Amino acid sequence: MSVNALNIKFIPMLPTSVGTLQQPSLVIGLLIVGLCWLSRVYRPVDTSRPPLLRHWIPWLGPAFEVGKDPDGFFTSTSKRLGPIFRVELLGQERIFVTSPSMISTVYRDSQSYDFNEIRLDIGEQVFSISATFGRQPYMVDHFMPAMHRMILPSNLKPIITAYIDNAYDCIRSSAAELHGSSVPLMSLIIPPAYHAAAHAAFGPGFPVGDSFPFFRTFDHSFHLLAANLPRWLLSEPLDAWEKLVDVVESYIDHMAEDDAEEAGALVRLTLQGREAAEWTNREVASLLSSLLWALQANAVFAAYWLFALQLQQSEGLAPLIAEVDNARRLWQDTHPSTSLGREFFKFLGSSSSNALPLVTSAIRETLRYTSQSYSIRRVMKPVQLGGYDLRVGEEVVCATRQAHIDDEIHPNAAAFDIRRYLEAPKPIKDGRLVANHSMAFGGGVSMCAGRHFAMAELKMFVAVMLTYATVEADPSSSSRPEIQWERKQGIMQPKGDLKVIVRKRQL
Ligand code: HEM
Repeated sequence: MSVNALNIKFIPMLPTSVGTLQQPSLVIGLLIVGLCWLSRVYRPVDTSRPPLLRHWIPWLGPAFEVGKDPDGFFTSTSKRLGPIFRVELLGQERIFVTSPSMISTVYRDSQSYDFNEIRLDIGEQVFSISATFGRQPYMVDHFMPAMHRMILPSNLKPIITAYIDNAYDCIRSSAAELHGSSVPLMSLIIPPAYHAAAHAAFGPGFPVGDSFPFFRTFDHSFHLLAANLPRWLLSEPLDAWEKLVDVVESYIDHMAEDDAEEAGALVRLTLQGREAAEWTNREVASLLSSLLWALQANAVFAAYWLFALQLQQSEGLAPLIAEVDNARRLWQDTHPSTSLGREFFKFLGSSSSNALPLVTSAIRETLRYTSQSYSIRRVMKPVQLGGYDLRVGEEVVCATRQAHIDDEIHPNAAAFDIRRYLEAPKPIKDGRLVANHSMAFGGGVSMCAGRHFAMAELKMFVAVMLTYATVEADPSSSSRPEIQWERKQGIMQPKGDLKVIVRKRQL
């Protein structure tokens, strides 16, 4: 067979794309793409800078891995590159910090690592609250400090009392309604938890039921909004957000002067901004909606997981029920003329956290186990971290969960153990005490402002639920919830659910 004959037969058998290689513009195009890829994957190493994660699919690869298995990604990358490294995520380079000691350095140095501009960016990107509004002197000097003060432990009593009143009604009516039935655990926990907190903070007249579906749709896509994806991809959550603000605005529009007195503390505080800084009702409503999100987005799922995870342990809820029952009996012995009701829970809510040590430990364990909190900071001046140079304008992300899943810090970290926090952990790592071993609420200047309320409301929720309902895993259903890791901040949401049999308790 002649060479010519070979050529003739060979060329038509090649894929058409190879045939087109003869077009010079395509060859040049492919060459440029190839060179770009090579230059990204094999960038020269600058040892003064935090090591850069090189992924064979630049831009998208790390984002995909973080979304799929964040624990695996951060553990293996920390092992390979150390506790500080750079990653290019969806076109934006960020510096991740995974060791508690380095995270603590970032938290302590708020001059070099700023949060304020990040807070304004999130306000604009996620909650459609303009940075101009966020920078107003009234907002910075009055509203924010007053809001933080309002939820300090010493000032919590009115909001906790309101929470107990609402949780008491919502949980008892939910237990009565579901008595004897097998239901998804979500339907037992989420609606009463959401109702009780919304009424406590926004007042008894707040249209909780109208707000809930819009909150859920918005919350479901929160991570996509935070990732700053193009707006046209996010029409559903953005539309839900506008509708949530509409609900809150209509509540304020129709609030008479006298009602404002009745409205929850957070509402009264934002209404002061209307008087003092001429905020419009829309601005007040947007601000309140962002607070409604912060109030609900994590706490209701923490309540869910505590029940879901403990029901999957062989001992079930029994030790927690025993503790709450014991506290009730002690209270009844010392208050023989008061019938069991709200007063008991107000007593529990007012005493020190020692009142229900196992329940408190179970809440802390739930937060450790199911949270994934990232604190973001912007570098304000050239600074060194872990021996590497950081540049002005770079973003540092504290990946707090790595401390939660480290066996040296939390022995047998993969196990859910409600007794883990009965004694204050004092873990030692690399010869040093790890004070920030549990960071579900973040830390430093951006640490969750609502953490004291969150701990108190969760304790009350568990105590009321265990007093008035029995909750058992339905043996006829094998479905179990999984942690949905795609949601990247705070308490994770469940994928799937657990079926439970609910009964009103006969006390
Ligand atoms: C289990 C429940 C909760 C968890 C796990 C949680 C977690 C968080 C996290 C991780 C942050 C960001 C921290 C950082 O960037 O370092 C945060 C911020 C915040 N949280 Fe919570 N939170 C919870 C409940 C609440 C509640 C009930 C409220 C309201 C009363 C609340 C109000 C806030 C506010 C206002 C901020 C913003 C703080 C700032 O910008 O300075 N949170 N929370």
